[in-house]
Amino acid sequence: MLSVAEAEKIILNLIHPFNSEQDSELIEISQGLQRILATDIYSNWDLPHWHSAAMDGYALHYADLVDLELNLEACQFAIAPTAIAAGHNNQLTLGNREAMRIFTGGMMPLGADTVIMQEDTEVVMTEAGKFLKLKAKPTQGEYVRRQGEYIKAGDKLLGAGTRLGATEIGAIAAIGQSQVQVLRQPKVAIISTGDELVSLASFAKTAHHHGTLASGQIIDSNLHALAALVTQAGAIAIPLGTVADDRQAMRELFQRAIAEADLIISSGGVSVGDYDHVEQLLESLGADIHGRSVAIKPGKPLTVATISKPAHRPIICFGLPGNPASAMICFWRFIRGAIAKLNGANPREWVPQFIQAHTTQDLHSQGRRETYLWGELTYVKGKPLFAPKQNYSSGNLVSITSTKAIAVMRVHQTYVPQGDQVLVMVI
Ligand SMILES: Nc1nc2c(c(=O)[nH]1)N[C@H]1C(S)=C(S)[C@@H](COP(=O)(O)OP(=O)(O)OC[C@H]3O[C@@H](n4cnc5c(N)ncnc54)[C@H](O)[C@@H]3O)O[C@H]1N2
Ligand code: MOO
Ligand SMILES: [Mg+2]
Repeated sequence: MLSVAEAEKIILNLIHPFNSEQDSELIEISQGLQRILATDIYSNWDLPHWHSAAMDGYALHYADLVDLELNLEACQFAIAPTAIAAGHNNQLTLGNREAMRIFTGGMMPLGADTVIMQEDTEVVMTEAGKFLKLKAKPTQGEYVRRQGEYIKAGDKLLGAGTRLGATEIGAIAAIGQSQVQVLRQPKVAIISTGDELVSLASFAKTAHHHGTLASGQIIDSNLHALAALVTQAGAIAIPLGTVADDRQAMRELFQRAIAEADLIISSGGVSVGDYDHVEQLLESLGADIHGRSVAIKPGKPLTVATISKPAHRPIICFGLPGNPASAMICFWRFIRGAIAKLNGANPREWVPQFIQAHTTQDLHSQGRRETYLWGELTYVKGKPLFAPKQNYSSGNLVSITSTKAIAVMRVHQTYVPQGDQVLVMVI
């Protein structure tokens, strides 16, 4: 049996990430959310494009103040006749001892280097005309966003491997790019195995007869949960459906998966029962088996295999246990990172995110396998608190709903008292 750390290492070593030559596509940035950049992106121009005001106020030349020895009483600036609003009156020039009305985002006039916000000024009327008095001393360069302060033309804006979120998409738009070269999304086939399973689609068709299942049957829920997890991981889910514990039928569905997908996730049929055929089936399809079980609870019978395919990187197969919580824990612990690596994401996405949190209740484990206990994460005065759920049965697909965090108890760690810190995997 592999340790969790060994399994993670083996899995990540099996993954050969997509590359920009073979596996990328050009898309509109409006379609770019969660996609991964195939190439570095360089800025087409300086940002800000030009010196601009960061406040509504007056643009002035700091040296004029210095000439007056920064004596605010003595400082009276003539007010230039033109005001500068964002997008208007660009490239004006400031006269000597002049202040020019300017609004946030307006282009600084030539000769000005400082903006004083209007709250710190007073317009005084004298016989000689209107003047501006300063009520506070500005510092040189204050409230000016300098040209190129954010990025200079030709500098790298974002690196290959970056996953695009709202902020990245905004920055790409700001440099005038409407399209981006991203890596394609991995195609992930999902198969559910089990004689007891009824697909939700076929149940929905017949439900009007009785509205119940036949004795011994359950709905294939893993197909739907796994498809959602795959989609959430940024991949394309191909839910191939439900198949009985029948070698020939399973073989046909796995062959379809091999033809269509980069990665295959099956659930069920990986333990030691008479109807657990997945491992044997994979072997009969020429797969190399890299792991048959992992010291993780729940999730122990996780099977990891690869199948080679001509002119294609090997297909990675995960045979997940059928128990719904086991399947989900295995997904979060191993598969999400594997998909991220395959997709070309940054290495920090290849492994789950862990934090330390104080547990609100005692935690127990048998200590034989690394044990994953699901719960909720809250913050009290900035301190993370882990609140465990009550029932950790690996079949309990109800108690695992709304899970955002999973406490991890190491092998041999059998007890964490309430209030102590525990490692928590954040999902
Ligand atoms: N003698 C032993 N028995 C078992 C062992 C063991 O070490 N020795 N391991 C147990 C552990 S741990 C797990 S986990 C399960 C894994 O079983 P399988 O992967 O073979 O899965 P199945 O037997 O097909 O199903 C288990 C359970 O999950 C339900 N299931 C299956 N598929 C779905 C689905 N798509 N949607 C919802 N529920 C599903 C199925 O009905 C079973 O109740 O083996 C233990 N046994
Ligand atoms: O590994 Mo099983 O998932 O303990 O129930
Ligand atoms: Mg079984």
